Amino acid sequence: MIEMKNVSKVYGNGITAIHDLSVQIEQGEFVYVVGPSGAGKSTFMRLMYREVLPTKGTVSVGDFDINEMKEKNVPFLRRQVGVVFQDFKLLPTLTVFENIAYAMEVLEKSTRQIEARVEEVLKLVKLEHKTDMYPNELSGGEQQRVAIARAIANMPRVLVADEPTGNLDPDTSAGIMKILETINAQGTTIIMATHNSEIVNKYKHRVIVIDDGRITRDEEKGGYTYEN
Ligand SMILES: Nc1ncnc2c1ncn2[C@@H]1O[C@H](COP(=O)(O)OP(=O)(O)OP(=O)(O)O)[C@@H](O)[C@H]1O
Repeated sequence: MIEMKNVSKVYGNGITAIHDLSVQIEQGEFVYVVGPSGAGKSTFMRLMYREVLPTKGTVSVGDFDINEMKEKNVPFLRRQVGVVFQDFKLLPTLTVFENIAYAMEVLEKSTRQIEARVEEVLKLVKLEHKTDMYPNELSGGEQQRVAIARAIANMPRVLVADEPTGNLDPDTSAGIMKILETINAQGTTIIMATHNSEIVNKYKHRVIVIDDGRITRDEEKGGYTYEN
C-alpha cells in the first residue's frame, strides 16, 4: 500500500530530515510513528501525501508513484490520502458543513452526493447537530472531529494524522482514538504520529520509531511499550 525505498529528504536549508529510509505498510494497518522532536516524523508523513518530494529514493502510495506522477494527478492522490493535523486547520470563515463540502467539491462531486456524504461523516464523528456552526464556536475536540470528517469525506484508503490529539485533553483524545479505530476497522490504513505514550500503550498497534531520520525500531502490535 505504502512503500518507501531508500528515501532521503534534504530540505533547502541543508537539513537532512530523512536518511535512507525504507518501509512497507499494508492496506488496513494502523501504525503509530513515534520519536523525539525533530526526528523526522512529520517529514516521513508529508512524503506520503506529496507535501514534500524525496531527494533520493522512491515513495509509492496505492497506485501512485510519488516521484513520477504528474502534477495534474495530485488531486487523485489526495482522494486516496486524507490528512489530519494537530491544529485542525479548518477554514475559519466556513461552517462545519462547508469545510467538509469544500474538500469534496475540489473533486467535482454533485451537490446531492456531497450533502449525503457530509451527513454520513458528521454522524460518524457525532456532530450532525453542529452542521451550521463555525470553527470558533466549537471546542478543540469538536474541531478535530470536523477535521477527521473532512479528511475521510472522500473515502481515502489512507488517513495520515500528525499529532491529532496533541492539543486535546485525555478524555477528548480517547474519543478521537475511538473514531480513528472505527475508521481503521472499516478498512482505512491509518498512520499516526504522536508523542502520547498513554495512547500508544492503551490502543495497541504497530509502532515505528524514528530517530534522526531513520527507523530505529519497527514493532508489531503489542510488541512495544512507549516511554517518553
Ligand atoms: N520545511 C522545512 N524546511 C527546512 N527544514 C525543515 C522543514 N520541516 C522540517 N525541517 C527540519 O527537518 C527536521 C525534521 O523535522 P520534522 O518536522 O519532520 O520532525 P518531527 O519528528 O515531526 O518533529 P516534532 O515531533 O517536533 O513535530 C528538523 O530538523 C526540522 O527542523
